[in-house]
Amino acid sequence: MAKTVTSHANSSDNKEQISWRERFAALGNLPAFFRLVWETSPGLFLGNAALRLIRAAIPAATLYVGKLIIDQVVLLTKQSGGTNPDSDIVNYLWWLVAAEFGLAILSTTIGRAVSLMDSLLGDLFANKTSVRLMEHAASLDLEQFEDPTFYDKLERARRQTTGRTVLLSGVFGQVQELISVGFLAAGLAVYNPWLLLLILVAVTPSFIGDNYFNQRSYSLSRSWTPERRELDYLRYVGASDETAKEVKIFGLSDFLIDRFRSLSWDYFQKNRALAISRASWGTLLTGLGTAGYYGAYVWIVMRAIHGQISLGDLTFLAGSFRQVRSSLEGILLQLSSLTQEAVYLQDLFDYFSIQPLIHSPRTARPFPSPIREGFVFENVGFKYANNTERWALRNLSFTLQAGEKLALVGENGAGKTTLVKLLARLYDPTEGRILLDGYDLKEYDLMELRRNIGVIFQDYTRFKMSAGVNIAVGDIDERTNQPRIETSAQRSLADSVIAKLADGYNQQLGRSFNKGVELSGGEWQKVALGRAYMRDAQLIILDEPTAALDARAEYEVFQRFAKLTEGRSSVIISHRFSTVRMADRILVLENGTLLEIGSHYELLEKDGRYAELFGLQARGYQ
Ligand SMILES: Nc1ncnc2c1ncn2[C@@H]1O[C@H](COP(=O)(O)OP(=O)(O)OP(=O)(O)O)[C@@H](O)[C@H]1O
Repeated sequence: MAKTVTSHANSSDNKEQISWRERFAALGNLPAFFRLVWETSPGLFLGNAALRLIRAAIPAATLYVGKLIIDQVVLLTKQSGGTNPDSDIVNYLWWLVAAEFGLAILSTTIGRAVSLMDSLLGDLFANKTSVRLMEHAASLDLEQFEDPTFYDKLERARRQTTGRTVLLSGVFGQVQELISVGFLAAGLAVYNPWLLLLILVAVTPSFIGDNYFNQRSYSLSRSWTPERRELDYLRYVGASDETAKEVKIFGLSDFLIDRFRSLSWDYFQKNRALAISRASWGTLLTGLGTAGYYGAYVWIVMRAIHGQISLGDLTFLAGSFRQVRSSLEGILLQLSSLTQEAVYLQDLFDYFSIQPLIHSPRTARPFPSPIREGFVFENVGFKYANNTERWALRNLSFTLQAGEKLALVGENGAGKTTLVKLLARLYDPTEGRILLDGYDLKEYDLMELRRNIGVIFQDYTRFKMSAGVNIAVGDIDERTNQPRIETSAQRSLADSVIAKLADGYNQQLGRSFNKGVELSGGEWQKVALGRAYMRDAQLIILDEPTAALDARAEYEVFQRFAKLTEGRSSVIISHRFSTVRMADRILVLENGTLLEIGSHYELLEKDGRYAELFGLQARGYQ
């Protein structure tokens, strides 16, 4: 359900042909893009623009000084046959040569400065956009992360963070070139305006050709986004510490490599066909342009031969003509890649325009402290957006009383984790509502709600960071509060795990980084459990927190958990009935619906599903 607020964002999804109109419309993204660049560094932005402006005037100035030099030399040779030169003219001549030298130095110096600024600005821009990308990702819903089209967008947006400065230098360069051409064209027009027209005609074919191929290459690259993501994924699965174990045991490397090879070969073939046809057409169309240029050159030379223009004029005209042509070609080419870049830019802005659907109300209700009545599920139903055929939960009505310890029981896929995600507002119910102390959960501030609920999921994240940080993520603002981290570790039994680590709480965990140490499954779980104790949550939820713990550790964890959560609400999901029976009440889920609810003894007495499952497990231990 990753909806976007802008309709164009949806309409451009999965579309392979981008029309001309859309490409020019995409140029409308440039102001927003420049705002981003400006915010990155106003100083570099302005400096870059100013230097490029100066540089724009240099080509015409250089050519004109060149013309003056040649005319002076011709004058000198005519006057005296080169023997007794007029010293004023000679002085003037040397001044001109010095001026041309100065212009050449200025041009290369400014050129270097501009590329330096481009690259600095580029790096800063890439960093800034990456940060914005992460910030935006943090604001989005879990559900949006489960949508493949969202991932395609995210992937395309990620690609925009680097290399977008091509666009920056492109537009700056474009303006610089345009001004250069303006000066040179003015010079040409003084002699013959038709020359300008001839140039335009000569560069048009290659411009049209390039545009056509740019569009095709964007379409190809866009339509291959899911495959490119798959390629990235295969590369990761094929070579990562997390998968290496299974890849080896199951002998998966050939399977993965074959899949990678065939997919990447298909992509290469498609790209190659396009590249070859682009190169062939490009050669032909540029040839036409070159023919036009030499046609005009012949005309200029003829006029010089007939004495209609001076030798200086000849060099100025020929030089200007050559430069205007190549600059115009450059401008038109840039225009085509500029519209191209602007279309890519659309992906970045499309991603930024995705809005979360779960957010806090404008005026939020203060979060109850302490919770007085508890959470009430009123006929709650929930469907995952990517599986709308099936209700993951349906017709769910029950109360989680303040201070109550509730256990959730049910077979795999019964909906236990889903229920917990609804409690933490990672999703909103599809139907029905959840009340907290009489008011809909949606009326409370989202951050406050999450701050008051601590959840440790069964698929908790093993952060490849220090042991201390792995506990502190439970309340990251307290990451420097070492006593709190250590108390949490004691409560979750992680302290004995950490005591064995060479660097203690500073020990890097996971093998991806230097000196990283890997923990066993149960050890990781103890560390992750510590997160639950970091925050002062009013409701603590443990989703199969002890599955990897040995029997003694599990018993101990629950003894402590019961004591530490006294007076607070808790929800425990477990398949172990020795754990479950400690809860005040047990809720049995089946296919997303509530089958039974009651205390251990009530449910045994009822002799329903709970009693059956309990009996099954108890017999297993006899
Ligand atoms: N992100 C998701 N997208 C689509 N369907 C999902 C998603 N997560 C879970 N489901 C489906 O919802 C149903 C309930 O899943 P849930 O994870 O709540 O089960 P559970 O009772 O916690 O199972 P387990 O004991 O295996 O952890 C399952 O059929 C599952 O396939």
